[in-house]
Amino acid sequence: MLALARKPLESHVFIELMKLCPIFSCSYSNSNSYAYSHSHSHSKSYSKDSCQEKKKGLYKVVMVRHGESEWNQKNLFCGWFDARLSEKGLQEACSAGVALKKAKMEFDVAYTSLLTRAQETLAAALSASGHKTIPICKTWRLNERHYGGLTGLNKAETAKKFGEEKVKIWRRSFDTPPPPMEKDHKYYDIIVNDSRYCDQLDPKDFPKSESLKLTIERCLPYWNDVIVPQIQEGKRVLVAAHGNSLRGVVKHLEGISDEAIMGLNLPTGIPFVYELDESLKPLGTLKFLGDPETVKKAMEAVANQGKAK
Ligand SMILES: O=C(OP(=O)(O)O)[C@H](O)COP(=O)(O)O
Repeated sequence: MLALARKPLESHVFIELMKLCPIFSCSYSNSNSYAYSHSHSHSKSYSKDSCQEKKKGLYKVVMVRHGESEWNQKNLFCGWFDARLSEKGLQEACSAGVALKKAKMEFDVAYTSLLTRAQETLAAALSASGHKTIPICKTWRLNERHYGGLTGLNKAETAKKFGEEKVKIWRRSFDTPPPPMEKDHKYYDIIVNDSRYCDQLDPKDFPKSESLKLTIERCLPYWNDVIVPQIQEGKRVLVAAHGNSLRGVVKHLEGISDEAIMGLNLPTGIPFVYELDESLKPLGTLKFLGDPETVKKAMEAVANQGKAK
């Protein structure tokens, strides 16, 4: 299950990085670390968590949702479709790297999904932070949730057609999966026949659509069996994955209820940190390495993607 890969950064990413990073200015500051509170509504979900600043965990783990993808930009349900990063997404990934460097974060190993947008984000962030080469483990278990029959549909148009409430249930309910992806779906063949899944995923286990619950059920075994032992060994771990696979990890770590997790919308390209005690329990909620207003706006923008326009 643990697939180690030390592939060089893809050439187009290098070229884009060279073009973008020197001119990219970053508003992130080490002192601007803000905590998400899931006990409040998402519009009031920020408070500077000064208590957390004082506590020190035995371990740290850092996670980041990939930068904006071309399909995020078009507001399409993406899931297992292998959309690339948009130009803005690549900038966000660079910015994530700058934030990691400013926070003096270093890593011994990184984990990512089999999807290009997460891998490109990881590569760009490590490169922009001037990080040395580290082992990168890629797994389908960190993939985004499979969005089933919604894959490729525009979220705002879907909200117009089916109603915002229905779309909110499909996007954010804990255990209601979207309609399945049938064989005649436009993207069925390209996803099911993608060779990257051959040696990791038994065809009988290939999802047709996933709720957050199902996503957690396939993500957590990897978290518990592969990532947790590395953290407990003292390895400094970076995870680059997706909005919903990471929401699953956050839910698990913080013990967030099925209802409260509906209010968590992770922004693209802004790393967040957990300090963990010896039993891997977080000392507090997630802390973003980002300017608080930027983080707040980015989270609200994700929540609003499902509104009819
Ligand atoms: O592919 C997706 O997530 P990703 O951009 O984090 O990979 C989804 O389209 C995110 O959509 P959502 O925020 O409506 O769950």
